[in-house]
Amino acid sequence: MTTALEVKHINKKYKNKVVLNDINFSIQSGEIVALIGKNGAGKSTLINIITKLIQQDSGQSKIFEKEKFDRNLIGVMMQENISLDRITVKEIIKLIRTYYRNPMSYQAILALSELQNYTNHPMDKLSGGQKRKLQFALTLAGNPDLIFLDEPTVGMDAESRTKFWKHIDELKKQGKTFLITSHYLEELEKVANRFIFLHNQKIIFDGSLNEMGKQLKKVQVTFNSELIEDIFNKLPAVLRVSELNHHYTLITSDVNSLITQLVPYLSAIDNLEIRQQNLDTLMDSLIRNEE
Ligand SMILES: Nc1ncnc2c1ncn2[C@@H]1O[C@H](COP(=O)(O)OP(=O)(O)OP(=O)(O)O)[C@@H](O)[C@H]1O
Repeated sequence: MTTALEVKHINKKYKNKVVLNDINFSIQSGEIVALIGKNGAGKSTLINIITKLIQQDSGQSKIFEKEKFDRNLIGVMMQENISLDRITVKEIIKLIRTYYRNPMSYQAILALSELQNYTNHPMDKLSGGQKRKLQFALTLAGNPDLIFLDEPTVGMDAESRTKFWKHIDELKKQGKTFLITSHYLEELEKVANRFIFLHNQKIIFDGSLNEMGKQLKKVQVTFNSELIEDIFNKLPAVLRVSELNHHYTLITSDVNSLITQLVPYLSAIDNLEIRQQNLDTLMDSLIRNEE
């Protein structure tokens, strides 16, 4: 298997503020890796460094083990949409294709970006979701092997998102590699096989969702109840409680004890479920472990 991306000892400061502190990881070809972290964690900065849009202070990254950076191998979908006046979807896709050595076919780009019905639309007249799709189309123009997606589905409706992730899966099956950032964690949970978590300028976790759960050894118990939160906060096996509209989520590392402690309240509890934490609560637990 080829190493699609290798990142070694990357450091970056803006003025005196450290944003990335000794970042190291590699990605094998065919992986879909999610780069996760709170707002301002440094995800876009890291992608911009790897794709040579900005300069790191120290460290290096390599794409497909090549000494020299080759833009033909990568596609980058930035967070911001670009928009030009009076140029149509068809014209911009065809133009951008000409910049690359082995571009993807125009028809394949249209199908993957779901823009078949908008080819004659001026770029600046597209809706927010359509602009995102065009940004994706332009990312694919060079038929890249390693694809960076920064918040790709922002502004897309539910149906468009479903189709978007289906196309990502198809591209993965063709052997493409992805590094994706998104705050839509449920979408990442479905698509990514690995999660790299940036927090306080460092990688605090790198692995699968399962491994994240095992490392934390915590599960969540959810149920509906009219009882007050204080009752559950006082149970010794409870690490954390959250409540929304009488729907409770309790985090515990000792589920057997917690269930025993809930027994006196069972008559006032409905729909009790024990589950692995989702990405959102796992990230929260990881951050708390760091503090
Ligand atoms: N050009 C810049 N000059 C100064 N500070 C910057 C610059 N770009 C980013 N920053 C700061 O660096 C930090 C990391 O920003 P970055 O955009 O990489 O985070 P992010 O993880 O992508 O955030 P988000 O999830 O909100 O997109 C933030 O505190 C941000 O304010």
